[in-house]
Amino acid sequence: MPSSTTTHNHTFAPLPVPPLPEVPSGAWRHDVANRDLAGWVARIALLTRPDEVVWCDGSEEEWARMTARMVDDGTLVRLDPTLRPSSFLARSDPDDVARVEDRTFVCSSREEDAGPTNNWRDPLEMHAELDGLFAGCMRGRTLYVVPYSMGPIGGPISQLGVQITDSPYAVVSLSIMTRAGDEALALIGPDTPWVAGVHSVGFPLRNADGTRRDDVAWPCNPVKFVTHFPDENSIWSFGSGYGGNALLSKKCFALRIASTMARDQGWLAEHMLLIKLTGPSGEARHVAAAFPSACGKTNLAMLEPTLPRWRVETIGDDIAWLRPGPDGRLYAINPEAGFFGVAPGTSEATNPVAMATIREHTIFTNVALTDDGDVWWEGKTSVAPAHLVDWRGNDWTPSSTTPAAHPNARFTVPVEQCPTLSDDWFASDGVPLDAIVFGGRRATNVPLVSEAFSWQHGVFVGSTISSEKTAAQEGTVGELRRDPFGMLPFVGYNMGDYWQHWLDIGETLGDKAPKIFQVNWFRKGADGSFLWPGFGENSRVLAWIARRTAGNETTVRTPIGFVPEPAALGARALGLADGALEELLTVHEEPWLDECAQTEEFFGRFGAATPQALWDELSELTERLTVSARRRVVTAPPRDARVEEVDAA
Ligand SMILES: Nc1nc2c(ncn2[C@@H]2O[C@H](COP(=O)(O)OP(=O)(O)OP(=O)(O)O)[C@@H](O)[C@H]2O)c(=O)[nH]1
Ligand SMILES: O=C([O-])CC(=O)C(=O)O
Ligand SMILES: [Mn+2]
Repeated sequence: MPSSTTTHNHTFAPLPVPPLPEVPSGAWRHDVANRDLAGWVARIALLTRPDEVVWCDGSEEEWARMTARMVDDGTLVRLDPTLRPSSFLARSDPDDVARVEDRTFVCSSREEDAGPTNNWRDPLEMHAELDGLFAGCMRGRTLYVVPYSMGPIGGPISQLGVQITDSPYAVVSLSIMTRAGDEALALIGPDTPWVAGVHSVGFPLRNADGTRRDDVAWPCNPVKFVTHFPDENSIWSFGSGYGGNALLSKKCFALRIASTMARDQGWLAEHMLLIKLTGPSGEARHVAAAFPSACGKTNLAMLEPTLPRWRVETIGDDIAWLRPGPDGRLYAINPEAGFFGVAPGTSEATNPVAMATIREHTIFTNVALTDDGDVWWEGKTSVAPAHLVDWRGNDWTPSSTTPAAHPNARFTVPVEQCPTLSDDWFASDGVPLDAIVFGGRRATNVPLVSEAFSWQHGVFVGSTISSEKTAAQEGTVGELRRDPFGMLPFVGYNMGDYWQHWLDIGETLGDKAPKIFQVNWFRKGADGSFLWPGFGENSRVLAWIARRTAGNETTVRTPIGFVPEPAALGARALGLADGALEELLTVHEEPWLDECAQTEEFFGRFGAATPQALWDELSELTERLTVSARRRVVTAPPRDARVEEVDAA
């Protein structure tokens, strides 16, 4: 008998089989064509232990039912229907008011793929930790399944996602921010790819031993995780109910995960608004612009030009997906279906289009409540109401020392309510881009507008964007930070590789590439006030950009790019302070050379991932600034001490 068939005399005690957990009701759906999706929902339900599972259909009836339930629960306040129909106010936990960048993780299998600007965790370790956190985290709650499409249903640039969440606030927000419900679910066939998102506020209502606790208006957890698994196209988010942390379609999918898909598939996922711009000639231009959070995207997307016979039509205000089209040009869509806009500062004077958009069917978060059941925030009117309930739910009067609305208070509203919505919003193939604009919030240095010398120089400009911190992220407001492409917190892979990807796209586009510009609405004078009136007057800058895309117009060549001749903006009529316009368009070499030194240090952080082409651009810029500075000094009055320095050099 061959030894391999020897029988052993061991007797194995059977392993104790744990009792099978009861499957939450509704977890298993037979009619879902994609079995991976059906199985995934059931598995997450077994892990998180909700009382029931509800698949959301995206209907009006669902909106009415869920908002009514949240009003009963105290999560939402119904605003006066005569003043603000079908609209609601949510007040968040005071510690859950913005994206949590230090709790945001990119869990690629290799650490170098996350790069130095992302928090990285090993995917297996992270999954193990998350499984621990999510185990039983939905006890006593409902698990909602929200299928959605990013981009027009079935469009060639569109992508599908499914979010699981135990937050009804997230469900109704997603129903505004995405094309959510049955139509999206129907598109997820047996082999269709989709991005999986698991979200929990991390506040179970029952413990494993059956003891209960009461719900609160805004459940969340001091422990927060916003985690991305780019190798498996999945997102897990725990502990927060707020915007970019909880609506996984937005920053998590449409930027972090989509940027990795875009890297692999030859397109771009960007933090950009998208507009159609039409001038007196009737010719339309499409412009995409990337600014960091709370730096003016929504305002520019909804701009009402002060320049006669110019029109801005809105396509998107926060995210754009860009893909080379069959004719070799770069096409863009807005993958979202709603605006999640900053409320403070929004008024009939600054953004009347936004004010008209949010007249009804809007969810407001962390704004103040007026005595007649409407909303208010700083800047909405020049005089504050005599009494309000502030965003924390406390009485507020104009003599209060804290703001009535949180600085990052937001409105959530369907794109289609925007009165300046462009027909192009419905174009599922996207719109061909003529110009790409980068910007930030800079009190000094950066001119009102400049045009890059080339695509490569434009990529350099994008990679060097810096901005003063705002309330949209946790941290110190006002501090200057590097925010390449407005994407620092949103690139789902190594930032250096992302720059190379932009250069590669430029190679693909060749002479069909859009022109690249940089703008800065926020330059300040010596007295600390803005030099440029901004908002509707930004149409003067847009008009210059449009004319430049047509190749018209003489410009001034500076070391950092082409700037307009001061007269080109027609800004004399604005009655700006003496010298303000000149200052807005001036490049001061010395602080710019300081900035080059900082850029060198910044590029160094990415090691070998920083493309050589960007190092070349940096040395050419440094050279142009040095030559220009020397010229300026040499032509200065002879007794200037600096002349001697230069001559001696
Ligand atoms: N001075 C000045 N302020 C502006 C201008 N445009 C926007 N702002 C202010 O900048 C803040 C943010 O503007 P938004 O348009 O909401 O910024 P965003 O880029 O859409 O922000 P996110 O939604 O966080 O990505 C608001 O307080 C605006 O009032 C401008 O042209 N000049
Ligand atoms: O994601 C959010 O919470 C809001 C937003 O648009 C941004 O911060 O850019
Ligand atoms: Mn944004």
